[in-house]
This record gives sequence, structure tokens and C-alpha cells, in this order.
Amino acid sequence: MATLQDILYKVHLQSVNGNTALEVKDIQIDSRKVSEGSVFVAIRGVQADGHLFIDKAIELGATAIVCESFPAQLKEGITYLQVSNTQEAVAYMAHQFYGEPSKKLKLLGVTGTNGKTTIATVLFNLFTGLGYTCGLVSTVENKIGKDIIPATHTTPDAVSLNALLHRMVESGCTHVFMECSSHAIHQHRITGLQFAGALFSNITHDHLDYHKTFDEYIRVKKSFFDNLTSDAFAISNLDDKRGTVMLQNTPAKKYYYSLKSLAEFKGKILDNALTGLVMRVNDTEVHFRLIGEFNAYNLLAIYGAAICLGEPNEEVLRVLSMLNGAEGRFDYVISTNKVIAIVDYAHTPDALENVLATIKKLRKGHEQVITVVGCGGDRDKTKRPIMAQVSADMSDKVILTSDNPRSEDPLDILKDMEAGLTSATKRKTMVIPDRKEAIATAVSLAGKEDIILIAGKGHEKYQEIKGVRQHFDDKEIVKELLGL
Ligand SMILES: CC(=O)N[C@H]1[C@@H](OP(=O)(O)OP(=O)(O)OC[C@H]2O[C@@H](n3ccc(=O)[nH]c3=O)[C@H](O)[C@@H]2O)O[C@H](CO)[C@@H](O)[C@@H]1O[C@H](C)C(=O)N[C@@H](C)C(=O)N[C@H](CCC(=O)O)C(=O)O
Ligand SMILES: Nc1ncnc2c1ncn2[C@@H]1O[C@H](COP(=O)(O)OP(=O)(O)OP(=O)(O)O)[C@@H](O)[C@H]1O
Ligand SMILES: N[C@H](CCC[C@H](N)C(=O)O)C(=O)O
Ligand SMILES: [Mg+2]
Repeated sequence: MATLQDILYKVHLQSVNGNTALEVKDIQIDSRKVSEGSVFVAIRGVQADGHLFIDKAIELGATAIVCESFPAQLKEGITYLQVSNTQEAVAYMAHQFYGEPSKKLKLLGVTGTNGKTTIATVLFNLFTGLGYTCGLVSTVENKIGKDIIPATHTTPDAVSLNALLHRMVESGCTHVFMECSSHAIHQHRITGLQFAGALFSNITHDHLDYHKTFDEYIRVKKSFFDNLTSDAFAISNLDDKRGTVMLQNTPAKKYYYSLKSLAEFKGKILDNALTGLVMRVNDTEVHFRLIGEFNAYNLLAIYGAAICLGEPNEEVLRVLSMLNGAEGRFDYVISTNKVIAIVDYAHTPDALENVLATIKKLRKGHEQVITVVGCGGDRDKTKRPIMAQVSADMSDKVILTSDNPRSEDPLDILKDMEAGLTSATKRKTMVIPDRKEAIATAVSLAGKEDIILIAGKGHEKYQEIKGVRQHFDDKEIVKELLGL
């Protein structure tokens, strides 16, 4: 078993009070999970301050406390350590405690506003198809080989994440593909991990409730690349306005992908239909199952990563051409009278615009597009009017409805959305707060070959209203309504 001293390697201690030679049973950031022999790390969060729970943690058996300021009264027999940033410290401690798992894996991190889940999931399926045992850390689920571990976050907290990576090492995983959300980067959930490679998809409007300004959001994402080591590789999207800035200060080897300019990984779309994408990738023409221009970008990022990891070109493209996308991402069903219903996780203005632009390109002309969309509660409010306007601009009919209202009043969220509409777009918009009713209305409005887009919830199997989660599945509902 590791001692406290062992796991403090890399942690800059400001002050020490007590014995650091004691054995560590586990590390906890939540006092409610502390048991005999735990080290409790107090984190100042958004909702609460972990420092207020130090005595509670000691009552439950914590033998050491890591904090940013010592409590007024120190308890006898307890070790207190002071550091300047407990979020950062716990990440280093967890990495050591779990035997530096990232160093025993080829760990790939994917960041960007949209596309992370798709890129990480398809990479996982690609490398599994190439014969490796892989790990996946994603919004939809975590996977260790074939085993599925439910995901609570896109990127778990540092302790859970290192424990998960440790399990992956123990299970014989060689490659791990992980989404790195901006929250995770900012909260040091991934600090101290050794990445073999990092990918950037794109950056657009999201999470400004948390990061406050777009510049700060960019700075946080960029810090991920700044902190890579020189033996890692970094792959970025040359067609994104911030694609080169992201890699400006990284010590890693830099690569770019592009559909528009010369790049190491260059794509040209030859055909883009509901049956898939035909794209020339560097010199090879390939038919992919994934649909839409945004997936062409995702595929180039995936291809680039596989090549940087030393996999053979032809084999990579062969396996990649057979793979589907991630659950709830442009996930569609077709009814007997040819109504196409697409369930998509687009929950940002940019993602919505991309999906609707893709739909526009795929339609023959006469079909009408009916969009069902809502915005989540307790999340970035500034995206609400924009999402409503984008949907209305790019669809023939729009039904504004609820997503996950969480603690907010669903009608308030809908009002925020409606504020983005013009008098022209109002005319083609309906407001139906009940999501199931909204989907049913879309189905009843749809004629032969019309296209229904149900946006925002993708793979989610619940709807959270007033803090309570009820079973809810967009795809299941629309299939039932279409008689499938
Ligand atoms: C806004 C945000 O990111 N919050 C995360 C943050 O919580 P927090 O800062 O609010 O924590 P807090 O409740 O203030 O508590 C502070 C500390 O006191 C501790 N505490 C609290 C109560 C108590 O009795 N005892 C105790 O010790 C808490 O365990 C915590 O360590 O740290 C927690 C532990 O790591 C996370 O679970 C929590 O995620 C919440 C649930 C969340 O909804 N996060 C979302 C926004 C998120 O992280 N999303 C990203 C991106 C999604 C995407 O776009 O893909 C993700 O990676 O999932
Ligand atoms: N490269 C891309 N560019 C723009 N939009 C994309 C891209 N890839 C996927 N999308 C759209 O964004 C939505 C979210 O995609 P995905 O889940 O892969 O991204 P993500 O970054 O993991 O999102 P989240 O942060 O919400 O988990 C998809 O449903 C799709 O509509
Ligand atoms: N990971 C994102 C997902 C949002 C999905 C949407 N359905 C919502 O609930 O807002 C978040 O937690 O902000
Ligand atoms: Mg994701």
C-alpha cells in the first residue's frame, strides 16, 4: 500500500502538520464517501466549499487532510497538508496512488466544442477492430474492452478517472481514447496524465455560463495542448479559426487536418448522402458510413490519430470505412412511408447549424424539415435565443420544447428561446413544453419523405425535470410513434 509521502511526489506543499509516513487507503474529494484511512482533499467548488466538511471527514475516519487553508483548530493525530490548489494536488496524488496508469497506456485526449464523443468512440471502435484491447472515456459511456461502465460526466473527476485508467491497465488495455471537456481541463481532472496524443475538433459557443468569456474558454482548451510533452503528438483542425492558435505553444509534434487547405491529413468530399460519405483521404478514395461534412472532419481527425499512432494506412481506412458513428449522433430511422427521423445530440447553436446544413444537403428538395428542439436548464442561457433562431431559419417548421429543464421552470427556458425569433420565424414555430407531445406533433405533421430532426438529447435515456430524472428516450419514442 502507498504511503502519503509516496503519493505526494509532484505536489508542492506549502505547509505540513503531522506524519506523512502513514498508509493511504483511498483518496476522497467528497466527505460523504470517506472511511477509515482515507485522505480527504478539500476542494472549493461552484456549489460548496470542501473545507467546511473537514471535521465531518475526520469523524468518518480520514487520517489526513489536504487543504488550501488550515482549519482554526487542528485535531490531534491527523495529518494536515496545505497546498495552493487542491484540485491540482488531488490529480497528481491520484495518478501516483493508482500507479501512474497513463504511463502504461497510449492515452489519447480529444477536446473541442463538438465532435469529442464521435471521435473518441470511433477511435475506440477502430482500434478494437485493429485488434487492440481498448478503453473509452466518453459522455455516453465508459468502456474497458467489452465491459460498459456507465458515465456520469464526459470526463470524470481526477480520482475516479485515475481509478478507471488503473482498471484499464489491469484489464490489458493498450490504448485509451478519452474526451477532455473544458470543465475537466479547468478543474484539473486530467492534470498529471501523460498523453501520447491530443486532438482538437473545433471551438464555438458553449459553456459560457461556466467560462464567462469566449477568450477564457479558448485559453482553457489551449492549456491542454500547452501541457503536452515533446514526445506526444497534437492534431488540430486547420479549417477552424482557432485551429492553429490551439497548437501555438505546444511542445508536442504538430499535425493538421483540413478539407480546404494543404495539411498532413487532407480530405476532399466527393459525395455526401444519406448512404454515407465518399471522401478522398490523402490519396485514397473511401466510402464511409458516417454522414455529413462535420463527420468528414471527425473522420480526418480519427485517421490522423491512427497514422500518428503508427497504424498502417490501408488497414486503418479499411476498418474505418465499416464503422458507424456514436449513439444519438445523427442516429436515424426511416418509417414505412419514408419519413426520416433523426435523433441528434446537437445542443449548441453550432452543432444545430451543422446538423441542419447536413440535412439540407441530403434532401432532394421537396421534403419539409421539421425540427423539435429545446435547451437545457442550469446551463448557458445565452445559447437559447440563438438555438431557436438557427432552428427556425433552417427548418420549414419548428417545435420548441423542453430538453432537461433541471431546476429551472420549463416555460422560462422556452421564453428565452422565443426571444431569439423574428416575426417571420415566429410564424413557422410552435411551442409545446411536453417533449413527448412535441415529438408526436412533429410525427403527425410529417408527410411522405419529410425529415424530422429531434435535437439536443441524443443518447440520453432520461429527462430531468425539477431535479427528478424520469426515463425518456427520443429514439424509442419516435420509433414507437412511427410504428417501427
Ligand atoms: C460545474 C461543475 O463542473 N461541477 C463539478 C464540480 O462540482 P462543484 O464544484 O459544484 O462541487 P461542489 O458541490 O461545489 O462541492 C465542492 C467540493 O465539496 C465536496 N463536498 C460537498 C458536499 C459535502 O457534503 N461534502 C463534500 O465533501 C464535493 O465533493 C466537492 O469536492 O466537481 C464535481 C466533482 O468533480 C463534479 O461532479 C461537478 O460536476 C457537476 C455534477 C456537473 O454537472 N458538471 C458538468 C457541468 C460537467 O462537468 N460537464 C462536463 C462537460 C460536459 C460536456 O459538454 O461534454 C463534463 O466533463 O461532464
Ligand atoms: N466535428 C463536428 N463539428 C460540428 N458539429 C459536430 C461535429 N461532430 C459532431 N457534431 C454535432 O455535435 C453534436 C455533438 O457531437 P458529439 O457528441 O460527438 O460532440 P461532443 O464534443 O462530445 O459533445 P458534448 O460536449 O456535448 O459531449 C452531434 O450530435 C452533431 O450534431
Ligand atoms: N454535457 C452537456 C450536455 C447537454 C445536453 C442537453 N441535453 C442538456 O441537458 O442541456 C452538459 O451537461 O451541459
Ligand atoms: Mg461528448
